[in-house]
Amino acid sequence: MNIDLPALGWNADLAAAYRPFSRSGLQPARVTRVDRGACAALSCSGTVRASLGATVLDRAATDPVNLPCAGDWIVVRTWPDDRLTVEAVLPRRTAVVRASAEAAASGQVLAANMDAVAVVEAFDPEPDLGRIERLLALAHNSGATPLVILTKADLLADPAAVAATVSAAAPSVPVYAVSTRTGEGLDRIRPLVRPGRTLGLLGASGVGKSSLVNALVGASVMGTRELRTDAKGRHTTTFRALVPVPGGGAVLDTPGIRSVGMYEAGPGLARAFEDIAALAARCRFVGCAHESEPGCAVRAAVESGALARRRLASWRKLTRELAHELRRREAREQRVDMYKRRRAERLSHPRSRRSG
Ligand SMILES: Nc1nc2c(ncn2[C@@H]2O[C@H](COP(=O)(O)OP(=O)(O)OP(=O)(O)O)[C@@H](O)[C@H]2O)c(=O)[nH]1
Ligand SMILES: [Zn+2]
Repeated sequence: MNIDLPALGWNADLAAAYRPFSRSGLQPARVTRVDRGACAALSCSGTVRASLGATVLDRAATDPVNLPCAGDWIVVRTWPDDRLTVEAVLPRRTAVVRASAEAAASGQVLAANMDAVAVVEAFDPEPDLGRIERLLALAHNSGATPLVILTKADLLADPAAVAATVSAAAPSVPVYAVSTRTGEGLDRIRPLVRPGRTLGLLGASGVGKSSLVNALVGASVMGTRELRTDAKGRHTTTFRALVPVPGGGAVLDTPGIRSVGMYEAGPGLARAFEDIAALAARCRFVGCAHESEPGCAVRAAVESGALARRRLASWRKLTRELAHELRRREAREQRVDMYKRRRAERLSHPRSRRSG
């Protein structure tokens, strides 16, 4: 199988970043899936499977964000015994990063190098606006263009009314209504997946992301819930996160995410809550927390009904969560620094050898 790398997103910037690696035995590839410390990737000769090389492991030990993830462009080395290793991860253009579920206060990259990131939520059961806002903040931070896709439109008599409510929680972000059952709305999503372009999907389990991937790819490449769950109810792992689309482009699914904690201090929160940010500019005090300060334009907007109380509560929750995460991260970085300093001291002042 021959893979057209430019159709998958390979471009001049990546070629420039790859130049130092340009020699025999090495080749570029795009990661389709990561599991148990190995990457499945597409190179021009087809699907390859590579374990992580020493340099990549080293960099990941300093910061897990450096681990390869789906959507990454990597440098793959073929060894004389035909083993393959990942030698480097090329710089990411965009990335969705969440706070890792572990206690280590580190980040985890869910997907990389997307052009657009869709926050996917189903019309039925009722869309969770807080979840949409949280995921939109991450999508804004990723550097890719955010959008919202509402799935299972076939289950509602009046999806437009619900879509309007969602739009209010997603200022300046386009909201699309689709159904993979009827095909409704899919034609408006398709242009986002074209040669060289990658559409990322971000959403809770069961909202219909796999069904959407299959609809966009035009084949059942992705086991949907029914297909992926075996007789004992376990999720089977015949799964690729990055799926190339015939005709060019790719869709990148992020399966089975349970919690998505805020991690980056980027512009995401302010963009996802640009209505609150605009009101805040009119508060009497700079740095107003919109709690009990006099002359607070945000609280005034809530009182007048111009701003949903729920939305202010959601902003507060995410703001506190991010502040907490940043404090945790700072503490972790201090620990790492102290460890490095002590190690350097030990190396430069080795204990004097005991005599006798
Ligand atoms: N009625 C209706 N059901 C849908 C639609 N799309 C998906 N579903 C159903 O919703 C369920 C979940 O779909 P999946 O595509 O597996 O959801 P997912 O988001 O990939 O879930 P995870 O892989 O667990 O993250 C399945 O039972 C689908 O058949 C739709 O457009 N209409
Ligand atoms: Zn205020």
